[in-house]
Amino acid sequence: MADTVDTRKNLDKRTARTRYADIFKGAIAELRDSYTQHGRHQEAKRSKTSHRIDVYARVRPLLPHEVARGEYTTISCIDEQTMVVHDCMMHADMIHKYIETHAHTFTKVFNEDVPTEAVYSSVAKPLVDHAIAGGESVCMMYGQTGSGKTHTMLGFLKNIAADVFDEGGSAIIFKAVELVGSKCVDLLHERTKVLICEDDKGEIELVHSASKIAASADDLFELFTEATNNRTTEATQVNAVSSRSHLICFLQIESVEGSNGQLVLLDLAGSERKEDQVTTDRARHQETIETNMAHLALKQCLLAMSQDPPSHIPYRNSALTRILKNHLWSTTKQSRAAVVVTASPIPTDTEHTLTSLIHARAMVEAAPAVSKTIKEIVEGELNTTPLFKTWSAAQIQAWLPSLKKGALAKYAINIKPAYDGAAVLRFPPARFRMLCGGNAEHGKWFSDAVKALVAEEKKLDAERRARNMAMKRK
Ligand SMILES: Nc1ncnc2c1ncn2[C@@H]1O[C@H](COP(=O)(O)OP(=O)(O)OP(=O)(O)O)[C@@H](O)[C@H]1O
Repeated sequence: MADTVDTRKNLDKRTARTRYADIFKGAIAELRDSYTQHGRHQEAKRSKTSHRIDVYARVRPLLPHEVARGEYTTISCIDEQTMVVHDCMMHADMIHKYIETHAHTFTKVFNEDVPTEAVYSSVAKPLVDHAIAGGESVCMMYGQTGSGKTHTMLGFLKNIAADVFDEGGSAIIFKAVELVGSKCVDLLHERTKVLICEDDKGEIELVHSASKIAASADDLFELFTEATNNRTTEATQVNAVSSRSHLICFLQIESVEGSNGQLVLLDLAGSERKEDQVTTDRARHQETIETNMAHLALKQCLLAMSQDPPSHIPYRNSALTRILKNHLWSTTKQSRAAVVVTASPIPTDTEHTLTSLIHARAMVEAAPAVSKTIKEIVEGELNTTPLFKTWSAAQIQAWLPSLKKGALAKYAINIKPAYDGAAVLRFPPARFRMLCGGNAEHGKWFSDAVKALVAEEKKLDAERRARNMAMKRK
């Protein structure tokens, strides 16, 4: 029998999150507002960041195709160190909804507005300086497929090149290999098979891999592009061009003073679930298993390294950790490392985002604590009407004719695409007059109407909060 009561339909989590997008978005906006008002998530515990490896988290912006299919942002960075994920859920009755908010602490978090240059300055610049001074540095990108690992790494590379050549580097000796399971190939030399060998002193050598010299930022960028173009990719349901391999780039920095430190950039394969793969053949499943085993081995080694004093590092457990041995656990040079976990903000990816964040923290904390809070959604109490500050220019154009019996309709044409709600709120009276063709009276009507609307929004918000508080007390 057809199900006629739509609200009781059994929906999977992801469909429910999209179907009730407005309700969840409204509730997330309220949660964010309350964090801003209270400074931070009440339950979130600030990590002591005493580990030897820094772990950073970056959330990427929504992509145009995600906006088009009704996705929204379910991640908030509520202070410098805390990233919260809003898991939008339905109760078993398939009517009532709630949000479980998970708070994770990192060395530093970056929201979707933070440009790559700023992320680079916090995360990679200290590693680059360490390598320029002759040390060993490793920067690792970890996260779900399509969450922005390669994007971030590419941005880092552009900045690294500029810094190295500005700060006395005379050349970068560049090498790039790809690792799928235990199979290693050279990405700059026709995918020649590379052997990972260990000498009697325990030093790892990549036999049959060769380097190329970059004498300028452009050279380095070209070499990196060549390497990424030769990388194994495949389409997954979450990323049209998904990296199915680990990409390891070695940048040996030759300084004029003669020191030669090294920076290793590691773009880890996306650790997507089996169901994300378009191809479901056994070879691909085997690759996924091997990818996950390499992630596990890396986690075990980094965790061992983070102990004070460091415990035995089981680097022989995977090809990946063997390759990293000289760099992360160098016996001759000082090592520094950072992990960047990238997160996709969309509700469809919530489960995987939560897994990535916890795994990234588990690289340096034996048992990472996650604080969770639950917000029950009372639909009548939610404000699902967008606030003026979030309006687009088109929404303002559509609103003008409703003011002063249509007297302001003719000025809609003066609202340029950049004049969205946030911009209009900052306009001085003279700007409103200009928008109304120099008519001072109409300019004042327009400005007063904006003020009245915002005042009404604030009043409604205060009333709603008071009602919510009263309900909670009951
Ligand atoms: N911070 C960002 N700002 C703008 N766009 C971004 C950002 N991060 C990622 N993107 C875009 O998101 C898409 C997926 O990013 P990217 O390919 O870097 O993901 P990935 O994690 O490397 O995926 P995979 O593991 O499948 O290779 C790309 O189109 C990229 O340009």
